[in-house]
Amino acid sequence: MEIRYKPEELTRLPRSVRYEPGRVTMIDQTLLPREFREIELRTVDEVAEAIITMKVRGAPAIGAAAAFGLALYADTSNARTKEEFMDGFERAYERLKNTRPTAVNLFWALNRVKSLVEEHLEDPLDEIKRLIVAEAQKIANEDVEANLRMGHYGAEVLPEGNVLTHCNAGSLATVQLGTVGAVLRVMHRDGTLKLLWVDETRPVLQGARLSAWEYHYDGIPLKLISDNMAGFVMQQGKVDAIIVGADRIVANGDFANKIGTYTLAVLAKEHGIPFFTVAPLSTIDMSLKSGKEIPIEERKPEEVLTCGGCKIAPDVDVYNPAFDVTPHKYLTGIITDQGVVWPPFERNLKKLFKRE
Ligand SMILES: CSC[C@@H](O)[C@@H](O)C(=O)COP(=O)(O)O
Repeated sequence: MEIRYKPEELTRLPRSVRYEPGRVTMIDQTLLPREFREIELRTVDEVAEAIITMKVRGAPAIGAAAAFGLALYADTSNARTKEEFMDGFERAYERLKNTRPTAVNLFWALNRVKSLVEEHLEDPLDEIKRLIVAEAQKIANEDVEANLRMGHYGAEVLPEGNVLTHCNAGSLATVQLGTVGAVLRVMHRDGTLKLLWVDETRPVLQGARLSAWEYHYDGIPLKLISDNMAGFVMQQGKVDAIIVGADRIVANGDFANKIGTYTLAVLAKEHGIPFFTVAPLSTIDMSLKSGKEIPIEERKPEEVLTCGGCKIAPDVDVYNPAFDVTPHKYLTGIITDQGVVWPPFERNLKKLFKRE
């Protein structure tokens, strides 16, 4: 596969999260589409709160933000001994780890930095601090490179025509470009994306607020629909392929993604529409055998009881799972930064990780 476009040829958006000494800068995604504002965070607690409240969200963006949280700790800690520094590091790691449970990129990024620290415990403290910051920057840079590769791999296998997506797996959900976002952007540049159908994605409206905003911003032709319209649009023959992101793909190919993904996958099968997920290897958790083992985050009732800040229901009991699990039998293929994985997923994912 040949990389034909640079990131700046595919999007006008800046990186959604970045790090300079002593501060994490991120686009506050809770304010979109009303306002585009970048906020600066200066403590680990602020970064953890930003992840919990979804100022930053999307699996790879959460991973990068958490790694930057550790970089922030390294740059701002005034521990006088290595022991004191490591105690604080452990607290920062735990605080960031206990923010959101489903997207495995969070744990992957935190553990990547932690393992590096553990390998260098004999080094001088300043060197350990330097390594933490450098590793966090590397995680973010690699995310953009991975997205660029996925974009080109995906554009090779998606049919020309109309594509439907759910939630936001775009630039905002990653460091830049997106997973799904990169595929759509490359297709758009190639002229093979005719129309993008965007599901609004209740209850938090990542489709309407974020995907519609960022793809429109980059000039991609789209139509927004409410979630309950997707089946009818498919039945009318107006969808040629569906692509969604993933928060965790497990060893047999089952995957967790934004609530509503499973419904789309079943409908896609009924209508013979190819259904892909797009994710970097950092989203694949080979330690879990089946999707049943993935922890699913439940969020507060207010998200369902309100819409755009307005109360839309009486104070009744609510069930609010943030993700669902799609069994691999509904998947056509998994587009990764190392190529497209086809069925049988269990065997081919294993092969992919052996090759790594
Ligand atoms: C490239 S992002 C992939 C997934 O993280 C995305 O599809 C998703 O489900 C995001 O959920 P969110 O709750 O908005 O963090």
